[in-house]
This record gives sequence, C-alpha cells and structure tokens, in this order.
Amino acid sequence: MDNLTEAQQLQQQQQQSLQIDCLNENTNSNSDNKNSKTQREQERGGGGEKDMGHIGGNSIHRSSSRPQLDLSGAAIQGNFEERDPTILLPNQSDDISHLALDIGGSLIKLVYFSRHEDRPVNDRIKRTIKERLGISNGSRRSYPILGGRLHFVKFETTNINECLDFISSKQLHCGGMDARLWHSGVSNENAVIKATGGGAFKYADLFKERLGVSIEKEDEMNCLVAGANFLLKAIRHEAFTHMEGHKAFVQIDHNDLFPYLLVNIGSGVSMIKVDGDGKFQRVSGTNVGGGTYWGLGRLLTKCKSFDELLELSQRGDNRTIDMLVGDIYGGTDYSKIGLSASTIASSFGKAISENKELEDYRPEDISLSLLRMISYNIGQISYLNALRFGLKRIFFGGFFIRGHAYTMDTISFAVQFWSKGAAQAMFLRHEGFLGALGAFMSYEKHGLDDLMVHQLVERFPMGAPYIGGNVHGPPLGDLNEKISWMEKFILMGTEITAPVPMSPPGTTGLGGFEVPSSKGDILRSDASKLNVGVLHLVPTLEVFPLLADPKTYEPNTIDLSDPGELEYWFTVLSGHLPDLVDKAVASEGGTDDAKRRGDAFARAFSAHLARLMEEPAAYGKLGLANLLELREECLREFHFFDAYRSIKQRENEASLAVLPDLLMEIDSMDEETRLLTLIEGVLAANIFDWGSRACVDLYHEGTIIEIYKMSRKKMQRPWRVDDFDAFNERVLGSGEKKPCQYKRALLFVDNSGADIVLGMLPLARELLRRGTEVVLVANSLPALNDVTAMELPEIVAEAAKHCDILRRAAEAGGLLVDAMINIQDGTKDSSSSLPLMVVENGCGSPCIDLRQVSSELADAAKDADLVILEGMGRSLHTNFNAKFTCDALKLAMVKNQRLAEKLINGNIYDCVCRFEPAC
Ligand SMILES: Nc1ncnc2c1ncn2[C@@H]1O[C@H](COP(=O)(O)OP(=O)(O)O)[C@@H](O)[C@H]1O
Ligand SMILES: CC(C)(COP(=O)(O)O)[C@@H](O)C(=O)NCCC(=O)O
Ligand SMILES: [Mn+2]
Repeated sequence: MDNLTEAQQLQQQQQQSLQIDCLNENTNSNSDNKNSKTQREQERGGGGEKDMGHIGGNSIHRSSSRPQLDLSGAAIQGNFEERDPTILLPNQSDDISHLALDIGGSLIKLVYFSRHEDRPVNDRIKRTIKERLGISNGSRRSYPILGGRLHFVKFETTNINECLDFISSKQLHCGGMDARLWHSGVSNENAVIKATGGGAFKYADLFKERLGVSIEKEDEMNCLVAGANFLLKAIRHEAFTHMEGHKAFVQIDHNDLFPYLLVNIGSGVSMIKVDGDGKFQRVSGTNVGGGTYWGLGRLLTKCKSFDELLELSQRGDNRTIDMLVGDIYGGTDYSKIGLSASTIASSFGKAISENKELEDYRPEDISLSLLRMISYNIGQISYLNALRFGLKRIFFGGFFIRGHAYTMDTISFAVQFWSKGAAQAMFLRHEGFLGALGAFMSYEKHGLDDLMVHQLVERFPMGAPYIGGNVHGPPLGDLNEKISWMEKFILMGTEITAPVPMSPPGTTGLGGFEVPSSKGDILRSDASKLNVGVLHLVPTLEVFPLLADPKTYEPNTIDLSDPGELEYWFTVLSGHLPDLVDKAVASEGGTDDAKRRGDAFARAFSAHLARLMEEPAAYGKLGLANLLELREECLREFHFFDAYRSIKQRENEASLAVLPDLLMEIDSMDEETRLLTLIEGVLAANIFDWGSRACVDLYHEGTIIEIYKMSRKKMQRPWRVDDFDAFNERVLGSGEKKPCQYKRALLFVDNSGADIVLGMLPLARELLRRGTEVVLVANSLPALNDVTAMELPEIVAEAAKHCDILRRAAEAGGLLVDAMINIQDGTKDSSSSLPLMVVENGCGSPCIDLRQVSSELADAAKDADLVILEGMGRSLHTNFNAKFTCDALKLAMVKNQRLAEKLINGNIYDCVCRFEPAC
C-alpha cells in the first residue's frame, strides 16, 4: 500500500472522468423520447446496461405479470375473409395463464396464474460452469411446473359484471385453452374455466355469453380441501393462532398434518374432517354463518357494506342488548358451573324484556352482539365436531373471518373454552381463497400440487391492495397506472399511508366475554388490506444442501415481532428513504419520469412500513431480512433495477486501480501474516456499504482509498468475535495438526468496489493458491451496492489482468471469454489450474435465506467443504446462527451501533470473524 498517493491521483482522475460520463448520460437520457426509454428498460430487463457475459440473473423473474405471447410465425388459419379468423401461434408452446373461480353466495374469488417468460441466459458461460461443477446435461433436473405468479382477487357476487370486466381486460380467459386456438377477436369457442361454488352452475350461461368460455364445474368440498392442503403444505407462514389479540404463526409439520377439521365460514358454514389429500368427509355444517351476520346485520343496522358493519362492531357494547349471566343472577357469577357474571347467557336476550324498539339500540351494539353470537356458535359447533372425531386441530377459513382480530379471538375463545384447552383454533392467511385455489389445482397439466415450500416466494407489490382486496376502478395494468394510483392515494388522504390500528392486544379481555377495547374506530378498508400477496412460483429454487438442519433453520437473527426492534428498524429504513430515492432517480438519469417513479416508490415503501408497524405479522412472520428485501422488491416494482449502478462502477474502477499494489504487498508476506492480512482486508473493506447510515456519512470525509486505508489501519485484534486462530490452524495446521486442504470453497460475496476487489478476491486467490476450487456466490439481482453474479465476470477479468493466479483460475472456471472459446475448441488444457467460478445465489436482497437458493448454487454446494459468508446482511442479519455440515467462516464489520450492542456486546465498526468447524 505504499503507492497510495499515486493511486489516489488515479482515482481522482477516474472520478472526474466519471462525472463527465454521468453528465453525458443525463443529457442523453433527457433527450430520449419516452417510448424508446421504456423499450430500453424492457430490453434491459432489470440487469446492468450492458451484458457482461453473465451466467445467471434468471432465477428471479422480472417481467410484468401480463401474459406473454410468442407471436413469431403467427399465421391466419382458414378463410382470410372471416371477421375474426383463427390465428395460429406455432411457437407459443405453453399455456400462458390459468384462471379458476369460486363463485359463492356472497363473494367471487378468483385465482389466476401468469407466466413470466424465461429470459435467455448466457448459455456458454453457464454450460462451462456446469461442466466444471460436474453437472452433466443428463442429470439436469426437469421442472414439471412452470415458473410464474399466482394472484388472488375477490369481488362481490352481486357485482359479477365487474368480475367479468376484470377477466376480460386481463384476457385471463384466453390462457386456459390451447394457444393455437387463440382468436384475434378473443372469442374462445373451446376455452374452459374451472369453477366451483354454486355460482359455477348459476352463472355458467353468463360466462358463455360475455366471455365465450365454458365453465367446468368442480366439487366445492373437494376444492376447499385441496386448497387448504396446498396452503398448509406449500406456504411457510400460512396458519396462525389468534388469542387475546396475539397472532402467532404455526409451523406445520407436513408429515403430521392429518387429520384435522376444516371449518369454512362463508355465507354458510361447512365442517370437513380431512384425513389426507382427497380424503375427507363433510361431517357437519351450520346455516348460521357469514351470510347470517351480514344479512341480519344489514337489516338491523342499515349498513351499506360488510366492512361498515364490522367496523361498527368495534365500537359496540353488547351488554346493552345481550342478556348476561349477571343480569339473571343479580350481578353475581354462577360460579358453581363456571359461569362469570359477564358471560353471555342469551344473545339479544335483553331485547325481550325491555320496552324498546330497534331504533332504541345503537347499531354498534347490535353489530357486536350479532358478531359474537355467530362466532361463538361456530366455534362451539366446531369444537363439538372435533370432539366427535378426536381431532385436535381446527383450521378456520372463509371470508367471514376477514382477518378481523376480534372475530378470530372470539372463535379461538370458544374453542379454548369448550375444549378446556385441548383443541386449538387456527386461521389461514388465504382464508377465503381455499375453494378457488382448489379449483385451480384441478387443472391437471400444471403440476402445481408438486410444488414445495422452497419453490414459492410471496411478494407484496403495491398492486396487492387491489389484488388482495376489492377491485376499485379499472385494473392496474401497467406501471403508469400504478404510479397514478399511488399519487391518488396521497391525494385522497390517509387511507393507505397512515397506520390504522386494528383491535390491540387483549381484544376479548377477561375470559373473552368483555367488550372489544379497540382503539381504532375504523376498520382498515379492504383496499389497503395487503395480507395476501402474489405467490411467485420459482421451480428452480432449492434448499441449500449444506444446512445442518433445514427444518429448524431460521434465517433472521432479528425478529421484528418485538415492537422495540420493529420501531428501531422502521425508523432506520424511513431515514434512509430520501437518500435512496435520490440515488434511484439519478440512476435513471434524473428524468421527470424517474422522479415520478421515485416519489411513487417512496410512497409505496412508506405505506408498507406503516402497514407493518401497525400489524407486523400482516405479511407472514417478519424479520429484518424481509424488510430489507421488501425495499429492493419495491424499487424493482417501480422499475428501479439498479439504483447504485454508477456508485458500484466508480468504486470498482477505483479499487481495481490499487489492486496490483495490494497483491504485491500480500505476496511479499509469509504464509501466516498473509492469511491474517487477507482476513483483515475482507473485514476492513466491508466498510463500503451504502446501506448503512453511518458509513454513508463517513464517505463524505474521504475518497474510497483513504477510507479503505483508514479502515485497515484501525483493524486491531482481537476483534470483537475473533476465531481467526482456529481458522488459521485449520488452514495452515499446527504442530500435530495437519493443514486442511479444502476441496471447494463457496464465498458468499457482498459489496462491490473495495469489498469485492480488495477484500474477497485476494482471499479467493489465496484459497486457489492453496489448492482449493473457489466459487464466488453473488446476488442474482442488484441490491444496494452489492455485486451481482452478472457483474462479477467482468470484475474478475479486470483483476486477472494483473494476476496470473486469478487469470488461470478464471480461465479454468470459464469466466474469461477467450478462454471459453478455447475450452470449447478443446485446444487449451486448463486442467492445470483450479477453477474460479461464479454462481448466482437466486436472490436480490442484502440478506440471504438459505432455504431458497438457485439450483446452480445448490449444485455447487454439493462438493464444497468450506462456506464463507461475508457482510452484515448475509452473516449477521441472517445466518448468524446458521449451522452447516461443513466448515463455515462468517466475516463482517458491524456498521450499526445498536446491532453491535445487541449481537456482540460491542460497538459500531467492530468486527466479527466467526469460525465454525463442521458439525
Ligand atoms: N366485502 C364483503 N362483502 C360481502 N361479504 C363479505 C365481505 N367480506 C367478508 N364478507 C363475509 O364473508 C362471507 C362470504 O364468505 P365466502 O368465504 O366468500 O363465502 P361464499 O363462498 O359463500 O361467498 C359473507 O357472508 C360475509 O360474512
Ligand atoms: C443493508 C445492510 C444489511 C448491508 O450491509 P452489508 O451486508 O453490505 O454488510 C446494512 O447496511 C444495514 O443493516 N443497514 C441498515 C442499518 C444502518 O443504517 O445503520
Ligand atoms: Mn452489502
């Protein structure tokens, strides 16, 4: 590091020239016309500006949810004179989407699937890496399921025309048929839609008339069971308990799911004993259900909507209308049989003894009395049926529940009370969509029932309030509509952005018979009800094979169900927002369009944060990793595909310029000093993190190289967590102990710039030199300033210009283009060098959930005996407690004071070097 002054000069020159480049970019972007810009965005598909010969970038799909048609080779079939001739699409190989419906007495539930097109990958690089990893084409997995997304929408049955318009506007009815029969005029003689519920019979003709499609009817009970079984097996945080205002997710063991009682509370109620897939019996039901509450409630209160009725109940006091035990017993308990004075003896019972008319009762009180009457009754009958068949678990579905805390508490109380705690009530996040999902599963060809939990990723795009709730206005077709929608919400006021508290903990109070003590006087409207997201089906995702115990693995170190933690991280992420928006807008040339998208992004992300503050479990179990990923997803939703692009480029160049000096310095050291210097270098360079407030403030105080130098200087051992000696002994041996010759190391890399170039690459080089194959594992999609798998080959190629070890390894790993041509020609023998490879990890977040990684990474892991996780996101926020079946090294600088205090009892900028030998 002696030549730093020279290097600094070089860096300054580079920064100057970069500034000029940026100016040019701005000018160009400004002069772009809007259409060509949009087209460019689509072509770019979320990646960097130029294709750097990436090997991946495909496990996460970025296309919009619109069905993609392959129109190449399209030809008119038959008579050209016809008004709507059939168009043949010979290259449209698969169905483009599916749609299934559950048309109930009250609501129409719609589940539809949209395929995302598979973008072509750089096959050549991918093939070489696969050869290197020993994956022959013969042993390639076959994925029976198509990648795509499942969307959930509901409409009121009385508004069936809105539903038909929705289907028609999205062309959903065209997907379920053979695409060869697709008509230009969208008339679908042979198209069939699967549907269940009574409306499948009642409205079949209307569907034929309006959409030209036939309804194929599926048995309702069959569908409910298929939907529930699918959800309980495939979705990680589907089921939860809800007691006294407290929601807790339940981890269902797939091998111990059956038997259970399924209670579907729709207009009426069905109780089904489920013994297995397709094995069930409808054992009971009751006609006192959701329709009763809504119907009677409407008559008695004159409410205009179900939500209004439910909202009223939150301000009600049922004691004015219900006859309580105390009313009969002169204010005392009937303790002999265990009834307290506040127990409801007779719902609506007071109405008989008083000389009052309907108008004399508050609608609020009527609504609450009715809600409690019906919920207790259902809870009680459910328990009796569970008892009849010896069932311990009862799952409640149907839209009567509507995610309403008080309803769930009441049902739970009834089950708990009557079973004396022996049976448990559980609820489902996709409560009302069981039947529709089941109908969807009945399409034979998509093989959805084979899906495993790790192949599903649930996302909550801002389309979700509209997708998960009632449809207000026309469908949000494109980005522009989505942005206007965000803008409208702000104009309309607080509906989505402001947290509206639902019933707080302790809703049912003592014994579940008290008045709900809800603070919030408005029920969150369906339009902002985001707890059903879009399910992304990604068949290529796998569980990381080196996890010691995937069943108990929990990626998050920080659990945000702790209100203190949630508030802290909420404040941190809100604080980052203005700066992030600036970066994002600048990355898109600072155009007016980018500014508008930036605003919409900020609103959308703030709305998510507000929603989660209000109800942390709304999107399933919430950890810090989910919040950080949500931010990245939200950026992508508003078409910011790489907000830190220019920062990354600038830092890569500056770091590459000083790499030769660093390598020279390292090479002059003896083995032991070298290893320590390299680990120190990784920790020091991890300071380049644009996701940390403290670090970003630091960057105002010096150039990258100055900060890097300062950071290295401050490296004082022992680090706060310091297992270096153990690692050193493992690698170099000591006394009796022989050095360990690792066969293959997986290096989970973090940031661009100094972090990768001056930290991780030199470490990789040392491992190669010591006879270890190295696989650099990087993000599939950009997140903050993290380096991506797509960007790495070019960085490695640049570094390889200065280093023979890296060059030969990169050639052997197929990372250098000329070398690949040689390998393919068979003219070059690269077997003399161990390969340096790059694989994508399957994610686009600063953290990593090792239950869902790319199939390439899973393949690469099979022969690996060392895992190195680098950075705060990958080794502290997530995986700090993860155990592996091979040796693991976790390296990070802690760039947040609170985390340092909590996790390692230390301070900001302390370092973690945790070595965990194979377990
Ligand atoms: N927006 C809504 N409009 C009407 N009913 C609703 C609404 N949200 C929840 N509900 C409740 O959900 C019940 C319908 O539940 P659902 O599972 O869809 O059954 P069904 O298939 O019989 O329509 C209604 O009777 C009512 O109690
Ligand atoms: C987003 C990050 C996890 C990235 O850290 P990295 O993995 O790059 O070390 C980290 O910067 C972070 O937790 N930031 C938020 C906390 C803060 O600003 O202090
Ligand atoms: Mn990072």
